Amino acid sequence: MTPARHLVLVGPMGAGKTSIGRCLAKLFGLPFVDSDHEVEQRTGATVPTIFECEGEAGFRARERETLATLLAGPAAVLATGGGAVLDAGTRRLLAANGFVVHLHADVPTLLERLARDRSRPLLAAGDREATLRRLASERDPLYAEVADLVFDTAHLAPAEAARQLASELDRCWQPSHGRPVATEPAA
Ligand SMILES: Nc1ncnc2c1ncn2[C@@H]1O[C@H](COP(=O)(O)OP(=O)(O)OP(=O)(O)O)[C@@H](O)[C@H]1O
Ligand SMILES: O=C(O)C1=C[C@@H](O)[C@@H](O)[C@H](O)C1
Ligand SMILES: [Mg+2]
Repeated sequence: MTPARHLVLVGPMGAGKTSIGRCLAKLFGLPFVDSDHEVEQRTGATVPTIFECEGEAGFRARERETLATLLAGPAAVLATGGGAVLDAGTRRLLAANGFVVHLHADVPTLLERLARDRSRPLLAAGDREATLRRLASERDPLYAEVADLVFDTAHLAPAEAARQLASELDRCWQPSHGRPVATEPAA
């Protein structure tokens, strides 16, 4: 059993960090926090607008500060942004303060899930498949560096993925507040 304050989800865009994370938080009776959403709240601007005004570097700085604050806060299921692991300091913080799950899905699955998405600036221009493949080759080693567990989300709807992941987590992770809710999601 690994006690860790936060349950942290890392992985590529479309892996399901936000959708599965929300279900998982209900199963574990923990608050759900989404890093992209928190950055938007703190900035008062959407992720695409931050990229447009401050570039990716500006977004990464905001993401780094936001994650550091969230990781110092109350225990939660924490969905990170797909590129959060790019920062070495963030990787150290994630590994030190959370049980980290790498949510994985193959590129064709990610492409299909994100086909209608217009909110991810890195996919706004160019060949989406090539971009997702390049990001995977750059980032997969970083996800592997921080991950305590890898979970494949392809072929599973978010609620089912959350149920199966929760039952795997029961064998290897203990929330610091105990596990008050069984494997059925709250209504
Ligand atoms: N397991 C799944 N099965 C089917 N569709 C899914 C699954 N997980 C996520 N999706 C769909 O894929 C899209 C992206 O999912 P989500 O926002 O959870 O990804 P994410 O990992 O949080 O991505 P990002 O890094 O960009 O925040 C959503 O439309 C969601 O409904
Ligand atoms: O993979 C990425 O770099 C990103 C993923 C999203 O979660 C957002 O953080 C943003 O669109 C960048
Ligand atoms: Mg997300």
